[in-house]
Amino acid sequence: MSAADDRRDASGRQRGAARSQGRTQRSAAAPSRRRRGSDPARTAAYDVLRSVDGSDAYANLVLPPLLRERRISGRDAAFATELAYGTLRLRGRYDAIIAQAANREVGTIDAPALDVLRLGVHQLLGMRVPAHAAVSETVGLAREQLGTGPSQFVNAVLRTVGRASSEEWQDRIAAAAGDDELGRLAVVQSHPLWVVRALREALVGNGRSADEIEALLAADNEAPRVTVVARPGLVDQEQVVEETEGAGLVGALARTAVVLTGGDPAALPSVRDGRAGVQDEGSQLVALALTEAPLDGPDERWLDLCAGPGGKAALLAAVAGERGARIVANEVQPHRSRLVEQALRAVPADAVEDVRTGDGRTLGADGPGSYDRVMVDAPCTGLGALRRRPEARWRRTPADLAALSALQRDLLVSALQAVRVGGVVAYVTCSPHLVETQLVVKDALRAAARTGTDVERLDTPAVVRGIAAGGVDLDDERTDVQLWPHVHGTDAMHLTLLRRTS
Ligand SMILES: C[S@@+](CC[C@H](N)C(=O)[O-])C[C@H]1O[C@@H](n2cnc3c(N)ncnc32)[C@H](O)[C@@H]1O
Repeated sequence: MSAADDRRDASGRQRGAARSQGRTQRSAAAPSRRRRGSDPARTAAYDVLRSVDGSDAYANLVLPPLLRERRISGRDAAFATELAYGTLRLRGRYDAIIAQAANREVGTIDAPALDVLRLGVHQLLGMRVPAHAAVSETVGLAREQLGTGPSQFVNAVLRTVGRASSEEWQDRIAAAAGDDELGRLAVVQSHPLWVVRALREALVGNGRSADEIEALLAADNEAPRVTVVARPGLVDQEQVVEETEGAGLVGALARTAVVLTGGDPAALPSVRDGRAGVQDEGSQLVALALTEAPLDGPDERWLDLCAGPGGKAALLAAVAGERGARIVANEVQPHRSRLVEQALRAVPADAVEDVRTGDGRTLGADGPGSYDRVMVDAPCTGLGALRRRPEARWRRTPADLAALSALQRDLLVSALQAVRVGGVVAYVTCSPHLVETQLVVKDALRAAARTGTDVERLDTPAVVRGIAAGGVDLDDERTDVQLWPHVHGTDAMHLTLLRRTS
């Protein structure tokens, strides 16, 4: 890709070499394409939306290979990414706007046309693409993908949307949503109502004000910054900053974190060879907290019970290597165990005892009292990482909670059996939902006590405060820690540190 190819003007429209060299998805089957191919970045975003809606695909798994296959890179790739992910995050808001502008329920609009409309609305209201370019390029995409009739409909709706600002549309859809404050927030901030309610309860249940809900929902709608972990003993934080050539800053919380202001993390030498990796700063902080939690007795054998794909296991193993400890990484899904092996490739071999595939729920009973430190990074709804998984909020349902919380409790009980008396367990979720966090911990402690395993809650805020580079806003009245995107700039990670006493 030459610099000449990497051109996208302020309108978000591709210009220069890529367009003139004809790399614009032409096809003999579509005469309109021969006349004027639509922009590959917009076509890529459209294809991602169709895969997500039509085939239940995950956008962050579909988009990167699609960009590589079509040789879309640089600013075009960034444009396609923001267009696809931003549209998916704000789908709820945009559907309410489209319904008003088209004067019909979105359920009556064909799914492919609705996806094109959503992309057009995001360009008009959520990106800095001038209205004429947003409309004409999106209508071109509609003509190419759907034909002339649907493209005229898209044109009419987008012209109506373009007549008002984002703020004006938000006022209109808020007014149409009725008097219920949470209902209004759900539509305007583009979250399902049950998620809004659960997040508000989680704020209050963690000693924060219910009034923060709007800021939290708004933070979920922002593209997260890419954060890299410099794995201790393998590469220094400063070295990673240097590799970024001015596009990296040390993180505000974790001594391992480098926050990228631009560029492709995969291009950094330390990320390529596994001495560093892409990891949210909150994930880094909770893994480091387990390594620093006070423990009685030896500190030699660690376990990561739910390790796939291996982000936390690699950080834990790097610290274990520095201390002469060893880690066992367990994961139930074989393909995710292979990802753990890959994540651990740069860690010295003597810091990794085993990467095993198995059900973590039986591991404690099979080898009781065997570990000094245990990480339970439990499978969860992911409601704390909605900004990172653009379509997740539309996929999850309250019904997911019952199955997940039972699994989470069983995994934590198993971890409490696997750890030796005096050893510590970290219970972690990337969800702040009270059912998956505080209630699971309570249930698991009760269940463990029934089998004679007693546990004390450690002062988790004190441990996190001890390792956070700068000040960190935590509730000292609680023994657990809940991070928040709108407060800490991290995913909403939950951490409870426990020490086994008998
Ligand atoms: C939140 S993810 C862990 C993320 C990982 N710690 C990291 O930082 O990369 C939860 C993992 O638990 C795994 N899992 C689900 N059920 C499990 C079980 N019964 N035993 C062990 N692992 C399980 C899932 O396959 C998933 O890989």
